[in-house]
Amino acid sequence: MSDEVKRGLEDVLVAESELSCIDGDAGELVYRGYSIEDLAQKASYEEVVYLLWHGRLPTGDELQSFTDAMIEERTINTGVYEQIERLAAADESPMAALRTIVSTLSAYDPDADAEVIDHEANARKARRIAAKLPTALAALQRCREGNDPVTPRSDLDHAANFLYMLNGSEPDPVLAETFDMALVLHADHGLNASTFSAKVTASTLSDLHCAITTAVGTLSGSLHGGANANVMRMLKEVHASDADAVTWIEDALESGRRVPGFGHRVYNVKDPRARILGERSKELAEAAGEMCWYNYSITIEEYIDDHKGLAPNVDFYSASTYYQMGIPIDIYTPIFAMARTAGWIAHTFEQYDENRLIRPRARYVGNEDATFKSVEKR
Ligand SMILES: CC(=O)SCCNC(=O)CCNC(=O)[C@H](O)C(C)(C)COP(=O)(O)OP(=O)(O)OC[C@H]1O[C@@H](n2cnc3c(N)ncnc32)[C@H](O)[C@@H]1OP(=O)(O)O
Ligand SMILES: O=C([O-])CC(=O)C(=O)O
Repeated sequence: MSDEVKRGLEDVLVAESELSCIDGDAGELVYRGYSIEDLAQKASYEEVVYLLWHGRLPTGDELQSFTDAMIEERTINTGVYEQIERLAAADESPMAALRTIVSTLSAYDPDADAEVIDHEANARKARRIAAKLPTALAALQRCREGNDPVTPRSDLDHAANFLYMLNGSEPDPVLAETFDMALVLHADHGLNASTFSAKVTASTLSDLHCAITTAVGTLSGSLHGGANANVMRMLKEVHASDADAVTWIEDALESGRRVPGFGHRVYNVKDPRARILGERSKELAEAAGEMCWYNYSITIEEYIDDHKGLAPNVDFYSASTYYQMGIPIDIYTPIFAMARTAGWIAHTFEQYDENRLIRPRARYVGNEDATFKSVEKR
């Protein structure tokens, strides 16, 4: 038994997975062998979800019936709406609300009492969670803004339907396609912290809703998915300050600030997802004739590369992309969760298929010879 403490579990192998492969030195990401560049450009989110859950890309017929089955599950129960209204009224943050919403979905899931490892029931639960989360998130955001929820449409794909439910109007095709691509890019990423937490939860043989609730909580932190909203808040700080972007980032680094959207546990070079989103952010800026958000981002990227040798991760350019699409900053991380649900579910299924309780050890460094005194004598 090794007594070496691996803080942060860096480079520790704890599982085998067929889902996604990251080459951190080359800056490459593949899902089940397909490059992220190909999938981002050519595959819909629904195709990628099918790929992750079923092990291969669907045929046309398979895609149609999978999509139809997901569409059928888009509506959410009145009880879930009432919970959403309560959460919005309590001014709960969207990520905390989403965590509660996943739990609440369990209360209304017809398969809630199925055996934990019942493949058929889990496939149905998976479709329900993935299909209902966008409806719930859009409803939450509309409630937070004092608007009525919008009923999902069955003639729009997953991405376009979310934007429709969020804004109450059919999205521009370029924005719908951009959003679909962003969902594809966020669908899976090896054993990142939230996926690992889902596997830990599943390894105790608790159910799919438990695993996804755990994962939402883990994604919310500022070192993980929470960074995308912080990137946009930072860009807005730069915009509001009197300093130019170089002076601003110089001061921020000097004051010891950790810059959101930079650095990664696995990538030693630019995250390939940041490359793709950066290009899209630029295209949106050019189309709108407003380059400031993209220009701040580029300036900060160059400065941090020169002075810290750190490259942007996925959260850096999703921020300006979403902002230019008019998406409220508070729901950037919930959108990440909505997309990553595909990967969390796929990894939970892999965990169930090869389950062993995940239980590492901590080296005890506390007091070893304490003498107990009764409370009156302390
Ligand atoms: C979807 C995702 O989860 S992607 C990651 C999203 N998170 C962020 O963008 C938050 C900012 N980034 C970070 O905090 C980190 O880079 C992490 C958490 C992503 C990776 O952390 P780790 O692999 O544990 O690296 P660690 O935190 O030890 O950093 C190594 C060194 O780089 C520095 N560093 C890393 N990232 C940053 C950053 N964003 N800004 C400034 N310095 C940084 C650290 O200060 C540290 O320097 P030191 O050794 O002199 O103290
Ligand atoms: O892999 C990680 O550690 C974080 C990340 O980029 C992701 O979850 O997409």
